Amino acid sequence: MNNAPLVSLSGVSKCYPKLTALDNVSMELRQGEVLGLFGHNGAGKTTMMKLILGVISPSRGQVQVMGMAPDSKAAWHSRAKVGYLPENVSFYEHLTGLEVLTYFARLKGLDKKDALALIEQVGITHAMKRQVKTYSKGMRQRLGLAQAFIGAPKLLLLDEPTVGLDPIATAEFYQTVDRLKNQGTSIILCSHVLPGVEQHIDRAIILSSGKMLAMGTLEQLRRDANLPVAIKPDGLNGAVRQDAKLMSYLSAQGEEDNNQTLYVPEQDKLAILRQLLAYEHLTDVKVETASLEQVYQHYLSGGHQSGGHQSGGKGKHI
Ligand SMILES: Nc1ncnc2c1ncn2[C@@H]1O[C@H](COP(=O)(O)OP(=O)(O)OP(=O)(O)O)[C@@H](O)[C@H]1O
Repeated sequence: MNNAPLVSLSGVSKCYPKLTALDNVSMELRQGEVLGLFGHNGAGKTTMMKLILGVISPSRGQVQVMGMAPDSKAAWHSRAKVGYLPENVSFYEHLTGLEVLTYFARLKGLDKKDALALIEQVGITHAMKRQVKTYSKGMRQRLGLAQAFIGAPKLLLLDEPTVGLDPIATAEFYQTVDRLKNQGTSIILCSHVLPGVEQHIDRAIILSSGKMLAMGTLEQLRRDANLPVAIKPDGLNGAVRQDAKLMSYLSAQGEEDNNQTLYVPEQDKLAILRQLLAYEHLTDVKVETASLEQVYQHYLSGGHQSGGHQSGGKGKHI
C-alpha cells in the first residue's frame, strides 16, 4: 500500500469578505482510510470538500490531492478518480435514471453497461426507465450515490450520504463503504446522523466555525475527552447506595429516578468492575463507552461537559 497521503491540507484557510469559512486547517487522508467530517450547519464541511474537489481555491495554505493542487490544470486526469455526492443532490428531471447515469458514466469515459451495473447496485433497476422527476427523495439519493461510485474512484467525497435513505438502504450504503474501503478507496463522509457512522470510520474531524476542534480515531477522541464509562449493574437492590464510593459515581439524575448507572472515569473502570463482581446478588453488568455523539457534544461544548453521558437515540441528528 502506497503510504503517501492521497489528500493533504496544510494550514488551509478559506476567507470570504465577511467570514472565514475554514480557518488554518491541516489534515491528511491515506489510501483506504474513511474519515468522518462532523460539525453543525455552517461549520465549514462543504467548504473543505469543495477545496479538495478543486472547485474553490484556498485563501491561504496548500491543498494537495494525489500529489497535485486540485484547482490546477495539471489535475485534470486525477479528477476522473474522484467521486462526489453533493448535499441536496439534483439531476436533469426529464431524463430517466438510466439516462442520467449513462451521461455521467460517459463523462468519465465509461459506458451504459457500467451505468446499469451501478443502478442495480443501488437498487433502482425497477425505476431506471422512469424520469427522475417521478423519483422519491430516497431514490434520488440512491441515484446520487450511483453517480458518485462511477469509475471505481480512488477518492470519494460524500456529503450527507444517508439523508432520505430508509434503514435497509442505509445499511446497504455502509456495506458499500466497507467494501470500497477494503478495495483501497479513501472516503470522506459528512453526516449529521451520528449513530451508525462510528463503526465505519477510521478517524473523525470535528469542525466548528471553520476551526478544527478535534481530529483522531474515536479511541483517541474518547481518551482526550476523558468521558466517563457508563457501568450498569443489575440485581444489586440498592446495595450501590450503601457504598459511599459507588454512590459518588451515580449521576444526580440517577439518584432521582432510581437509575443505578455509575459514571466512572476510564482509569477507575476495572477497580469498580471488580468491586461490583464481588456482590453475590449481581446478575448482569453492562459497560458502555461514550458514543460518537457524546464525544461530539463534548468538543462542541468547549470540552467542559462533565459527569454522566446518556445513550443517544437511534438516528438522532446533530
Ligand atoms: N460563496 C460564499 N460566500 C460567502 N460565504 C460562504 C460562501 N460559501 C460558504 N459560505 C459560508 O461559509 C460557512 C461554511 O459553509 P459550509 O457550506 O462549508 O458549511 P457546512 O459545514 O457544510 O454546513 P451545512 O451542514 O449546513 O451543509 C457558512 O457560514 C457559509 O454561509
